[in-house]
Amino acid sequence: MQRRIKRVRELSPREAETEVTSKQRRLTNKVILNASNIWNETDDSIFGNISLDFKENEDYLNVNIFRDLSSDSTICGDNLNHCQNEKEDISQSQLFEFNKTFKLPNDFQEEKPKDELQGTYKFFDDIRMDCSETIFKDVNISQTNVGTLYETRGDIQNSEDIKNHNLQGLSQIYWQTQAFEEEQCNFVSKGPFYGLPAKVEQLIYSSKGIKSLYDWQQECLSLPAINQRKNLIYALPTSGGKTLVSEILMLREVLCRNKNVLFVLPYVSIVQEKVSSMSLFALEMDFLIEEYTAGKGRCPPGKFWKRNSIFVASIEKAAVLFDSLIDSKRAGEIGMIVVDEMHLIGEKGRGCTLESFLTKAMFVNDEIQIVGMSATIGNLRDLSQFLNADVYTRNFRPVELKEFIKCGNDILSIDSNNKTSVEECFQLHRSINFKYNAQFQKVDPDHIAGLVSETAPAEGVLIFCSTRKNCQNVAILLTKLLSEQKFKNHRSREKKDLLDALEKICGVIGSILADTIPFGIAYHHSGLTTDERKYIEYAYRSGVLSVICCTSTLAAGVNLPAKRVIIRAPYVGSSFMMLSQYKQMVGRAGRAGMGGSCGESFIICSSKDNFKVAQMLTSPMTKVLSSMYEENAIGLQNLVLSAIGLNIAKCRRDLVKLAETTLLFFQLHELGGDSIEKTVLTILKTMHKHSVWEFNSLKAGVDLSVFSYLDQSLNTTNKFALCNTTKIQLTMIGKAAFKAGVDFIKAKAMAIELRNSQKCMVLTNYSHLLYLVISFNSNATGNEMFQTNVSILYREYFKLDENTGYLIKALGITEGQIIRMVKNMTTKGPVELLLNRLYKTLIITDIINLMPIHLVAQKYDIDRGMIQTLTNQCIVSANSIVRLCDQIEEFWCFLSLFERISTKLDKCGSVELEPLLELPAVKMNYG
Ligand SMILES: Nc1ncnc2c1ncn2[C@@H]1O[C@H](COP(=O)(O)OP(=O)(O)OP(=O)(O)O)[C@@H](O)[C@H]1O
Repeated sequence: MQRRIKRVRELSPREAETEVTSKQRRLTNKVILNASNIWNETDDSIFGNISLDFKENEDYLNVNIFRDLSSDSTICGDNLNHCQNEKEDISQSQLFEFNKTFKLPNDFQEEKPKDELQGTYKFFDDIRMDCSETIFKDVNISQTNVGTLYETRGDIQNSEDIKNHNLQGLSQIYWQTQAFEEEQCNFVSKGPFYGLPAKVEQLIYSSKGIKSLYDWQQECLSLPAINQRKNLIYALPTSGGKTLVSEILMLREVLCRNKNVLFVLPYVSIVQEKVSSMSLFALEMDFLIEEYTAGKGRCPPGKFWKRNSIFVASIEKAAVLFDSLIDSKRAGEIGMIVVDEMHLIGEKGRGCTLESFLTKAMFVNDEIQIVGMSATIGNLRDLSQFLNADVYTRNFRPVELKEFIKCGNDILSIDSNNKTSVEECFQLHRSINFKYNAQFQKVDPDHIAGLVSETAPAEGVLIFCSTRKNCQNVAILLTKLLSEQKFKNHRSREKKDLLDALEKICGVIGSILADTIPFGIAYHHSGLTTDERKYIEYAYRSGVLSVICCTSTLAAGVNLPAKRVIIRAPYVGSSFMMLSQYKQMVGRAGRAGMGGSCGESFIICSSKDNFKVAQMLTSPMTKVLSSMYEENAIGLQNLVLSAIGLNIAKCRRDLVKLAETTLLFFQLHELGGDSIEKTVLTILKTMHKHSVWEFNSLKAGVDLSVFSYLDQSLNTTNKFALCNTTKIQLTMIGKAAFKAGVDFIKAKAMAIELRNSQKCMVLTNYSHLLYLVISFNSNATGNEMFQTNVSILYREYFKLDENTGYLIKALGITEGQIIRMVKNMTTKGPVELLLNRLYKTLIITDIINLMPIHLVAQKYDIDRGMIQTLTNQCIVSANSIVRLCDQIEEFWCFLSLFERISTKLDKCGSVELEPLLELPAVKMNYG
């Protein structure tokens, strides 16, 4: 039976005091006992270890105990910290017990002979704890497995580079006022397959077409972190089979522990793919699988007493869902959070969302097990510290991948493993001779068609291009160069069916796809609608299409395997490619289940980029850095806002402690930041200046240092002190920002916009309301997403109906300004923002008025996919405005208006479908 220490309750003040007395005594003992191993005298082996970091003056006590991994009689394992630096902390304590096998001595006194401390065990001073070898041995991970590494959080904490950090940072605040006791943490076993019924094993094997788990998958499922329900990050190259391990863990959580699981994935397309692939398990094993993406998924979720759920969510929706659970005091319903593509935590924007969501999850419920997966992280240890997680890495790929770089006519093989010089990494493999005539050579100097025809149409080829336009151009180019007979004849009937299906479902086929599909070639990027992309993916998977020209998004966003991957140029957009992006792309080649032949990748590189590509390929893996500190720490600011709003932080000290659990905390120094205390204080000052929070008691004293900026506006008697424990709460605008899920600057700007429009609201059609919805997402000039086509806006302006004319008047746009715009062929000028927003308003008005997407796309000369994205963004914005208005009394009249807009857009303006969408089973999905 596995045991662990479990937090059971908050200590009563009295208990805390008693406990503190003994702890204070210990703390004043002035004993410095750095680390010890527990020595078993009987067979002379180390079977676990305890580290006591206990330093004079620093008042720091850190206890690490590792489970005895080699015997059945386990020592409870966990990591307890107590950090005492402020006077106020003395009133807080923790009560923890250890199991019978091993008891922590009550008194650590220097005078006592060390071997008297424990009956059968000795403590050896001055042996710096280094348990990696022991752990290796005990979990039976063969040292000869090249590339395997398992590090517990304890190892990482004690490793050299961590020692240089401020150790106090490692203390976990949620342990400090809690009592702990041992728990039988593991689940009720329901069968032989990692505790799951044999039926699950059969379903996995039959649905995935596999015969057994890989060695590493078995090893990973038996790690101490899994057995003890500790957090775990596991990293393997792409295509290593990571998803299956997480699926087994999720099924176990739902079926054996009767808890819900939150499965976080980076793209809506992947969420939908996962929901559909796991539905079979949900049906057979009687649990629920629910999609949480932009418009889908109820927050908080409905309660199903008999069945548990796996919530499969995009990053943004997972954050909203978890906030709603905290808000309704139901965070305990989640037993496990699984995060795929963990490295995205370093991405701008949604990286912050992921980081604050995980921070809050750890903060409010330390019982939740967090499992992170990734292929590409250069600094896993930072993430391990952040998540308090063990780390498992393994250099495993079921199918060999041969990587090449193409420079001119030469193809060099790449082998960057353990190579020190560029010469060693690149070896000439072959020179190509595709028999191009002069014309071919001119239009295709990089020999893309030659590389494609070596593989396709028999096997799949993915061509990664740096821009969307380039995807289309390459697809067209290939139709001009590839052999018509060979490519057109391959599965020609199915290709015709595909064209018919695209026309029926999407209303129209784009002229490029109409030309390329007969060759088995398609392009794939966000300019296509979701339906178009789905059809193309399906046709490629089933071999009807053999070439897809795509942007880098496809590498992470869609699970499409290929025999050969061609990287058209080492750029993503206009930026030079990073190693992690390169690995994601080439990782699509040679996936398991593709007949076992190896995969190949070619990166095409011009002579000007040769050196940079070589540097990129031999550089260390890209580091993941917190983006919470960017743009004046807006990410951390939003975390502070939501923590006060959710009532999980009531005072400045709580906020500092919360901030100390972020990834940012461990990287603040590297990111050039101030101390976390100062950063939080600066944020609080700014927020107070904007009236985002207030004291929830007027008894607060005076502290000139904290709010000295008030000097001019208020006399000193009106100043408040923000002591560590002064209670604070959100003001009305603070609550509005928090509920709307935006930063307070945006919430304030929106409130001004709504206030102004309230005076002259045009309600004769939807256009004014839609204009406000567009404003919600607008940047300073209103040209986010796409540029306004000046000629089209000019044309449409003179066709506007009377009702929309009222909006133009209300906005104050004059005919003279429109004429000036078309004369200068730009919207730039004093009314730039209004014109750009107006353009989008006209587009979305057509959508709400039921004009088919492809006609709107034609009318405004914009990709269909863009219009779909704009519509989805408007649904999210309309919902946010509803929540914002709900908090501000003066906006009462807007509530039902924006609710209506959101519903109409959500149903794509299709009023006839409304009664159908009200059916309970259908409604459930719309939340
Ligand atoms: N034990 C196994 N035996 C055979 N095939 C397997 C096994 N486990 C997983 N696979 C298959 O390997 C392929 C890749 O697996 P998966 O998508 O889980 O990899 P991954 O490590 O998550 O890759 P990525 O990082 O690219 O998402 C899938 O088709 C999956 O069904």
